[in-house]
Amino acid sequence: MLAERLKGVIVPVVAPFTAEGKMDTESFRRLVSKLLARKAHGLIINGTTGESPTVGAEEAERLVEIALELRGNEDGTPILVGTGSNDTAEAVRLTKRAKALGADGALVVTPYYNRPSVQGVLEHYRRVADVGLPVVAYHIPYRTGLELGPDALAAILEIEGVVGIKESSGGIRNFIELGGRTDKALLCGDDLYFLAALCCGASGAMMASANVATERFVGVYDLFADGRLPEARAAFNELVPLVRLLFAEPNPAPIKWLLAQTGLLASDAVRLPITPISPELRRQMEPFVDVCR
Ligand SMILES: O=C(O)C1=N[C@H](C(=O)O)C[C@H](O)C1
Repeated sequence: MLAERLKGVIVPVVAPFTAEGKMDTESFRRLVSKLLARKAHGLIINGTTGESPTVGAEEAERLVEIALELRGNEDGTPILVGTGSNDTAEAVRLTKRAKALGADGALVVTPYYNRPSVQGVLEHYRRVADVGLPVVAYHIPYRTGLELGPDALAAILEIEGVVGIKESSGGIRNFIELGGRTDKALLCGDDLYFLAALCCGASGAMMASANVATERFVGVYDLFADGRLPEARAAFNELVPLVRLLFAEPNPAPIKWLLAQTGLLASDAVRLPITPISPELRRQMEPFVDVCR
């Protein structure tokens, strides 16, 4: 059951490009192998961090195939695929494709830009969940332009086939609001709130930062799960300066730069309109390169 495996540190994997902007599957293999070796609890392919707006459907499918091949056996680290769209029919089509490829679940962002009613959003998730691949809904108002209240989020979680929610509305309030209303997975999508969300009932986080220093984020989770909160706090506090820098400019450019410095990615290339990081941010991140090897 995917629902029980949605916990810990789930990493939305970056999509590496060559300096010329082509998909770089060799770097992707290296990165996924390292994330699995460092015991990430799950992977997301084609999330925001995987530059889903500028990665084509065929490119994304190839990355899913590679991740599943590297993961191997069916019960290992869950692999989810970003299949969201603001066109319900397209989200259904992409989710069917992810299911056919053998993914464990779909991460489906709330429809963005067209600002549907709550009724429309619920129908959107019903149609996508009907595909039969477990769905994690993704609430990220600052990107989508659609802020849903706790009642609407709870209603999404009631849909059969929706197994959890990735909550990124900039705080822990919705974890508190939803905690007593659902037993489905609540996952934090705001890296800075990782530990706070765990304390408020989240079962884990889907966080871009864990593309680097993966074992340290996993370490925070393990300490928390062991009931060693003061040590978890100390370990997380050490990561906070890094997390801040990773989001100081548009994600995933800072992460790609760090991964390229460690040699894991051949290039820090991003696709427009995302741009490479500034010289000033490079200077600030330089001290973290060794931490991220
Ligand atoms: O790709 C993701 O999934 C994430 N995207 C967020 C964003 O870029 O806004 C950040 C979060 O860590 C995970």
